[in-house]
Amino acid sequence: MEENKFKHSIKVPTQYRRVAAVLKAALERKKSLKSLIFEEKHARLRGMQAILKQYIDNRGVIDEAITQTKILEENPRLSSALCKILVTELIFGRKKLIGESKPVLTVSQYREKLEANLGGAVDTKNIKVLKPRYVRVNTNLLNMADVFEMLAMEEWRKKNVADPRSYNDFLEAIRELEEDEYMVDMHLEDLLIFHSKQKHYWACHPYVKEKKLMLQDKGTCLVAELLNPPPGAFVLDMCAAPGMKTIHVSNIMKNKGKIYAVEQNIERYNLLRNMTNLAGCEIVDSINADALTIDSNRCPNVEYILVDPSCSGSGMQNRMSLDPDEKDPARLKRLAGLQIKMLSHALKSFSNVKRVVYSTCSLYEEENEQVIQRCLELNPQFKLLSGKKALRNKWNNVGNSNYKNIGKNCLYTKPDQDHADGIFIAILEKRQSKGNDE
Ligand SMILES: C[S@@+](CC[C@H](N)C(=O)[O-])C[C@H]1O[C@@H](n2cnc3c(N)ncnc32)[C@H](O)[C@@H]1O
Repeated sequence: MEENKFKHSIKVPTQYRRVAAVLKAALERKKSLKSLIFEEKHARLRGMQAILKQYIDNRGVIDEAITQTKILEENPRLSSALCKILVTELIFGRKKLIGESKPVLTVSQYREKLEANLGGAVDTKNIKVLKPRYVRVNTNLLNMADVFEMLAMEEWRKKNVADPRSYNDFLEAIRELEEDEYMVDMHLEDLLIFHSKQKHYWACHPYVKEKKLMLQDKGTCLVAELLNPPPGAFVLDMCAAPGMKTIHVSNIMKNKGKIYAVEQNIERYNLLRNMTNLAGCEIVDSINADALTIDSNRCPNVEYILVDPSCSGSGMQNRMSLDPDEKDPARLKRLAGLQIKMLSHALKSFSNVKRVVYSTCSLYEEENEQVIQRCLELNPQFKLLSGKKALRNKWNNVGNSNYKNIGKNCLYTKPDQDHADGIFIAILEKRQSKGNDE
């Protein structure tokens, strides 16, 4: 009795208690995980986010291991949310628990059973391969030779993936990347790939702060690459802030020509101006306006257009959501309506336009294939180009084949397969006909 009392009096560390409370509230659907974390004033917020993210990424196997080991059944006083957090930290996080409180001791006692249960899962595809750290070189400020020299000085080992190789071989090489190695991407010669454990290192790197290197995921880099405007071209970026793709487009154009970069939101517009200035873009004309009001009077000679509108963000891997597949149909309908308006405006309003690239960071067909289908119905003077062909057929994920002549021509990066955020890309080109010539 005395001993029990003593053990109970040791408090569970605040961090575990707070993070378990957040998870409990989110699971009970009191609020979204994101807003709960936002409200949290606890100093160790970063650690809290890390545990929650690990739980979200491995939720299926963690919940299953807790059920299989009967830890909750055999310890009815242990709260389910706290158990989930402690198991996550013990198996996926720091691999040790702080203190000697009763819940900590209980979960620690089950370590072997949990590991045995999760052991099988570790070797299967149940546990997500962590996304690597993609680092893109801003060639406005730095050339590739200087980057390779800097990396050699920092003692990074370059892993050479001999060409030609299949895309699947390349993905395999990413999975096998060592912590001190890096690779050059097979589709983008200015994109470097590092082990996922190097995220913090690169987030703090002075070259990243100086915008010489951009922390930019693979899928979003493909967008500018597929628009591919030549130096000297006139480009319109309709939804530009914070400016990651604007900067990439200026790199592709070798900082020659013109990019009209439009952003509606004033704070984001200021961010866009700041980012593009720091990134050495000399050809960007930033415009604070609703892109739907922009025409060829304000932006003459536009030949290439990038349409990257606001979307649900369902493809983003760092989203803090317990239910990434949960759809909000009303929100999707509203977003899709705006996306169709935006893309249709791009297709209709600029007489010199040759190519338009539409992209979202969503995996929902409502914002992707369906938007393209509707816009092509409304604008038959445009056709879709095959994104896969543009990548020399070295690609796997395309759109849904139920959308005839549309799905197969669109590209997806899928988080579990391409080791990148989920991105959708469609390339539209104006048909060559006398009636379309200006
Ligand atoms: C997905 S973000 C763009 C990301 C950006 N292309 C990049 O790569 O950094 C969409 C942006 O479009 C802006 N936006 C939404 N509707 C707009 C409109 N009607 N006109 C101009 N900008 C708009 C949003 O404020 C947001 O900053």
